Amino acid sequence: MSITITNLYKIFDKRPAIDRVSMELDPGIIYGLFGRNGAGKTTLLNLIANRLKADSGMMLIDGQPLSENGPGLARIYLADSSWPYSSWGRVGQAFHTAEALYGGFDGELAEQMLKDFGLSTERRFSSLSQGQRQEVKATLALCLPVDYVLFDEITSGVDAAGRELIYRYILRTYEQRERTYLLSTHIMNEIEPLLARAYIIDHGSMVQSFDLEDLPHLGFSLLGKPEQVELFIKSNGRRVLSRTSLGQLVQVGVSGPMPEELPAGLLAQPLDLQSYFVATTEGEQL
Ligand SMILES: Nc1ncnc2c1ncn2[C@@H]1O[C@H](COP(=O)(O)OP(=O)(O)OP(=O)(O)O)[C@@H](O)[C@H]1O
Repeated sequence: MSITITNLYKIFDKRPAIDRVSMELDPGIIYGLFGRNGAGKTTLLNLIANRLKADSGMMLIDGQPLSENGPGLARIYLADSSWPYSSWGRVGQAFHTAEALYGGFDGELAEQMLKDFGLSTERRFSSLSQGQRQEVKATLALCLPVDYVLFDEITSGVDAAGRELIYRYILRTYEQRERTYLLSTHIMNEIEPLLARAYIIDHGSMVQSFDLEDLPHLGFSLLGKPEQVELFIKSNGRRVLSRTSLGQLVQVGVSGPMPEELPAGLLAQPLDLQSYFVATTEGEQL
């Protein structure tokens, strides 16, 4: 059970929003999808969920073409800024519609989640705040029996306690059934502990994909006097990912694994996902 994407291409106004992207979504993996504003994340998620049509490229689900494949598409659910149900209807009515469309809606879990969010099925969607709407969308998505759950900025506008609940329920539903999650968010540090693998998209191209457990081997942060830092980088053949001046010192994101020993005066620290992302997508050379 996997989704295989090959050379996916989508143009808006003569500019590629998705530029020959290839990626694999394997079963039972929680993926993060990251990129700067306008990088192409929403477009990519909409292509996978068949809400947009690609100009070229191939998407297969279990070896079968994905577009116009009703049973295949019914296994994918994208929760994003849209609400495909009645805005005037009650939350419970949306759940019934989703049950009719996808089957197997976990009503018990939905009740529990709504209770934790301080909401109920009786609330009209239109009466909810922006954050509450996102909480309802996350609830609906996590309670469906689909094999692929795609989240596009689902925690946008949700308060810290609500975001914690969403992360907790992603993990809980994952423990109950190891399906595939593709989570796109700008709040990288919060989502990092959930992820097994990250995809980074930049200007429509998939520029990096790595397992989170490999992050410590990809880069680290080095602090010291500029000449000492430069000497280390040159003599070790490292690449500079980013550079920040801190008065007389410089903090440099450096490629490759963190050395076990460093010359006196240099301080190395691991990069977390967000720091690595910023270093590799905003980097300037020394
Ligand atoms: N309907 C559209 N018409 C024209 N251009 C579009 C359309 N949708 C997206 N784009 C363009 O495609 C590119 C990718 O947009 P997309 O919304 O996928 O980015 P994103 O990574 O989701 O950004 P953000 O993090 O800001 O939500 C951008 O340059 C955007 O301006």
